[in-house]
Amino acid sequence: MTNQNVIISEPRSGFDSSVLSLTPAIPGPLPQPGRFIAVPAKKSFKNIESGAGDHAARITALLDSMRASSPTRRSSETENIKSWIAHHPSALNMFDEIIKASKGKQIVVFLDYDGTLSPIVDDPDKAFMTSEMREAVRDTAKYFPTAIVSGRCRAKVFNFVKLSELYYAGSHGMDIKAPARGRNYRKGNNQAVLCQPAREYLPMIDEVYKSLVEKTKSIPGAKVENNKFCLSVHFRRVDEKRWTELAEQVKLVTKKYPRLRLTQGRKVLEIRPSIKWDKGNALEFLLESLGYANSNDVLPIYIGDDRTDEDAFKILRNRGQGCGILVSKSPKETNASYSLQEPLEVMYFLNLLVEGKRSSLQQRFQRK
Ligand SMILES: O=P(O)(O)OC[C@H]1O[C@H](O[C@H]2O[C@H](CO)[C@@H](O)[C@H](O)[C@H]2O)[C@H](O)[C@@H](O)[C@@H]1O
Repeated sequence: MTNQNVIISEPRSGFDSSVLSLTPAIPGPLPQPGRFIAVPAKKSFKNIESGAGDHAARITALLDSMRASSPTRRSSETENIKSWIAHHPSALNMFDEIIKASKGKQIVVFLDYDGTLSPIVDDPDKAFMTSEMREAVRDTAKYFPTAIVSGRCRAKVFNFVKLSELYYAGSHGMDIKAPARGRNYRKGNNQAVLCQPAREYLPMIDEVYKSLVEKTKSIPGAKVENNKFCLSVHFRRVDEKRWTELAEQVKLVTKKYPRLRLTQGRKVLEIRPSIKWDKGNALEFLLESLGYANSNDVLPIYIGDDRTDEDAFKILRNRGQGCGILVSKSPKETNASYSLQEPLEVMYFLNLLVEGKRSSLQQRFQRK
């Protein structure tokens, strides 16, 4: 992992304009700190749990909230989309502004996996990234410290990404590892694990995993994924008529474990230790490890598509620093400042970062 303090300040050259024209130009100023749409408080499962209403109403609210994480677009939404885009402009269109904001700062790149580097697919075991995307991430890590921050367990996400030069924060940031040759690598320790704040939960998580597999096996399409420090119960391939039944089974099992909490993602319910540790903490931990704890010399760029990524967007907003980019084709409540529509656009954005850096280095070299 390289961590050079090279500044991208020169105008871009050698950029492929066809890349930029893929997204319609959206006029509008760079979002300023505090220029966020006021959003109603999110309904987490916890809110739903503690709210008034009977058991059935709570399950319905939970499922509605999960559906909203993976919406289908209706034509009446077009106006909403325009207004949303005006507040969360495309990071491709705003690329020059982002680079301007990085002047004198070290860019650090944080990437979610599912829905960001790989498209959402029905079978979670087949969420492969393209080799072009892998190249883009590899190139990015040559010039900027780069971390993958995923809900998946670290080993699984590594098997998809296959790049040893990156930082990995698996299980929603509860399992962080530096690259083998990173600056945090301790001699003689092949593992180089940096942070596992929920180790004591491992036996409990295993127990709940077995129980969930047993209780959900009669529901066709249901899948329980063991992500080491957390679990995912997948609804995507379950007939919607049976979602309530599945959610009830999950609830039945987890209510015996008050030290665990439920959150929801894209057609998935996630069971996690109730410790205060999420992707936002992982982002802060990694910045600190890189020497940027309370520094103004850094521009973190975080790209993600899921509700769990909001914890990281929120940290950037609170720091008044960095650049949160939500990957979404539909308007969503978000703390991110910018948007990209799909993984392909994420790849274009990473390629632009790399191109910008290369041309800036080239110009420096030519001036010498
Ligand atoms: O933080 P992430 O890297 O985005 O991981 C979040 C969850 O992603 C995966 O599930 C999602 O993607 C699947 C494959 O495209 C899709 O089938 C599923 O419906 C999505 O929810 C992963 O399988 C989960 O374990 C992660 O927690």
